[in-house]
Amino acid sequence: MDPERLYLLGDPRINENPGLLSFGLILFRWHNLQAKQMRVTHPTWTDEELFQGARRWVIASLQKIIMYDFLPAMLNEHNPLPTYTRYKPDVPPGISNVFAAAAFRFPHSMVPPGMLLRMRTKGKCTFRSEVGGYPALRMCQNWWNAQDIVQEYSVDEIVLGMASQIAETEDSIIIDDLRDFLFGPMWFTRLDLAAIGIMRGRDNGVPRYND
Ligand code: HEM
Repeated sequence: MDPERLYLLGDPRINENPGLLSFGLILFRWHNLQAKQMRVTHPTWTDEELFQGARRWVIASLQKIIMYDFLPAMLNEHNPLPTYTRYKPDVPPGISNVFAAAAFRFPHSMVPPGMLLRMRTKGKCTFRSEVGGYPALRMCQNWWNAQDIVQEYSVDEIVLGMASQIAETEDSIIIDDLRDFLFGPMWFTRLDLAAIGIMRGRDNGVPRYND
């Protein structure tokens, strides 16, 4: 694969699928917008100070989305998050090995097999009906093709499409695209994300479900 095709955005995995890349690009643009505004409000700041200042806003924005948008939607009303009271400097911010190695991967079961692409047609609510032979963008056809897809269909269509569809249920079922078809024809072999997850749990000494 020609590395010139790939975006350089914080983490190499950003190029893995068009939804992830689109979201990464939005955060990248949000960072640059913050930096631009801070240059006006803080004319004496160096490039590094502007970078760090904007970076803090991006981190805060992402934390806000996860904590106050994603998590409340995930947890039902019987399990609300405790109300924020104040910053507690004595609470260690680390996470447990079980959380890092296993629990944090739970959204693997929520990944859908395809993404809708919602078009920006004035006054009409339209979706692309033919994307490479499919009514939506099939995940297994597009691993590591993210840059080409984003250029062809635009960040807007991808993000609007993702906002129009629901996630898979959070359960023990993982779509074929993440099992038999990971990561498609260009990969040296096929991976099964569910199997890797179990294996990684063993690597990390995560206790068994019934222990
Ligand atoms: C198309 C969607 C996704 C694909 C193809 C994918 C693929 C992978 C792969 C191949 C790994 C490495 C497994 C290993 O070697 O142990 C991994 C790890 C992981 N994934 Fe995903 N994943 C996807 C979506 C997600 C989502 C939506 C989340 C959470 C919001 C997530 C959270 C994680 C975490 C926390 C790890 C462990 C990372 C680490 O320990 O460094 N993944 N994923």
